[in-house]
Parts: sequence; structure tokens; C-alpha cells
Amino acid sequence: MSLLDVRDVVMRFGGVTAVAGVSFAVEERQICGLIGPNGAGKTTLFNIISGIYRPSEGSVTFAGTSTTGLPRHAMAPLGLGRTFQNLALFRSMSVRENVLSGAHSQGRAGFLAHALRLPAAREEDRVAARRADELLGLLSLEDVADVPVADLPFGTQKRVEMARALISQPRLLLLDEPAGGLNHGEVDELARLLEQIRASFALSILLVEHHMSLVMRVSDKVVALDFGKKIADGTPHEVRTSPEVIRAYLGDGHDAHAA
Ligand SMILES: Nc1ncnc2c1ncn2[C@@H]1O[C@H](COP(=O)(O)OP(=O)(O)OP(=O)(O)O)[C@@H](O)[C@H]1O
Repeated sequence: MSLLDVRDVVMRFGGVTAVAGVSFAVEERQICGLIGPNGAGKTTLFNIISGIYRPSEGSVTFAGTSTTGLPRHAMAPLGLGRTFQNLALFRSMSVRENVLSGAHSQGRAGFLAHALRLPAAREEDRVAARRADELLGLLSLEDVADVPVADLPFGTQKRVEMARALISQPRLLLLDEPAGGLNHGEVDELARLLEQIRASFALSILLVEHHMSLVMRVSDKVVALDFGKKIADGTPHEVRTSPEVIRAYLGDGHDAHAA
């Protein structure tokens, strides 16, 4: 059984079919890249998997549970973490507070236990604080732990978002254009970080990304979309050399050399 199973998913917005019957799977500990030219349907599919949209047709199964149409707040407790293309951080809060905010979805002790500072809640807070420290170290954020997020460069904010997604210990991390807005050096750093995260946390990653060299470097497999349909699904080499993928990028005036 695959960790994530996307089956025959269709998404229509009025007269527009954004996703036209896509199936693919992500296995345990796999890094899967999702690529395609502008308007191919990547973000729509990503939003379906993370519970923002309910598909018009088809199903999504995560770790054996059907998540089709489940609300997004039900996703983190199941083990699905995500980051956003345009960052969704609390800008006036510190890095540590932002990272800790990701732990709340995991809490089992409940609102009342936290309000009354009962032992179960205090233990949860201790565990979360310990995990936050580990993640701040792993993502080289210790020196800025107490700095408000708004005062940090974009690349650093992206690492904060990653740490916040990781604190809930997801089995699958959904990353929406993590390289967007990063410079060369930062993209290189990101590639190393993704490999390190996979090794340290034994998780799977689904990566929607335009930055081809990053996708090809870190992915075990790549799924390519064009006009809402899957046009390739295989190793980075297979996808990079697929005539349909080359055609999709060339035909649309995209940077085909990078592919
Ligand atoms: N809420 C919506 N209402 C109407 N049409 C939409 C909506 N969301 C997406 N679309 C259309 O669906 C198609 C796929 O869009 P989507 O954003 O999923 O593509 P994408 O591959 O993520 O593109 P990009 O790389 O530019 O982010 C596009 O034609 C888009 O205009």
C-alpha cells in the first residue's frame, strides 16, 4: 500500500477543468516532485491533497484512510504537513513561537487541560519545546529563535515555515514551491536540507516546484502534468528525457534547458 494514493482525480471550476483525471502514488520515504508548466494543475492538485478543495471526481487515500473531502484541519493529525507558496507565518511573532504554533494540531490533552495547566498539557508543552529546539538546530535557526519573523530575510522565513510543518511530525510533507524567491546559494542549501530532513525524519515529501534542477536533484520520482493531465511519471531521468515533457515545456515558452 502506498502512503499517498491519488486516484482518477478531476477538478472543475465552472467551465474550466483544472485537473482532468490524474492518478499517482507516493511511497513511504519517497521524495516525489510534481512539475508542469503554468496552469498545468499542480496547485489545484496540491490543494486537493491537503484538504483545501474537494475534488469533483476521484479519491485521495492517505495511509490507508480516505481523505477525499476531509476538512484541512483534519489533515495534520493524520500526518500530513504542508507549507505555503506565499508563506503563512505569524509575522509579529518570534521564530520559536511560530514553530511551536505548528505543534498545537498534535495536542491530545485538549483545550481545558491546557487552560487549567494540567500535567498532561504541561508534558505536551515540554515535548513540543524540546522538539522545537531540535528543529531550530537542524534548520540553523537557533541564532534567530527570538527574532520576529517579519525582520528576517525571505529564505530564512521559508525555513521557519518548514520547521513549523515538521514539528507535528508529518509522515508526508507537502511543499508548495519551496525554492520560489530563493537565490542560487539558498536553493543549493534547500536541496541539502530536504535530503537531510528525509534522512532524519523518515518521512515522504511531495514537492510542487518550478525549479527543475532542484526537483531533478532531490526527487526519487517525478510526476509531470500538462493541461490537467499526467504526461509522465518516473525517475528524474525518465521524466527529463520524456518527449511529451520536453514538448510541454518548449511549446509553452518555458525554460526547457533547465528541464
Ligand atoms: N479557483 C479557480 N477558479 C477557476 N479556475 C481556476 C481556479 N484555480 C485554478 N484555476 C484554473 O485551473 C488551471 C490550473 O491551475 P493551477 O493553479 O492548478 O495550475 P499550476 O500548475 O499550479 O500553475 P502555476 O505553476 O502557474 O502555479 C488554470 O487554467 C487555472 O486558471
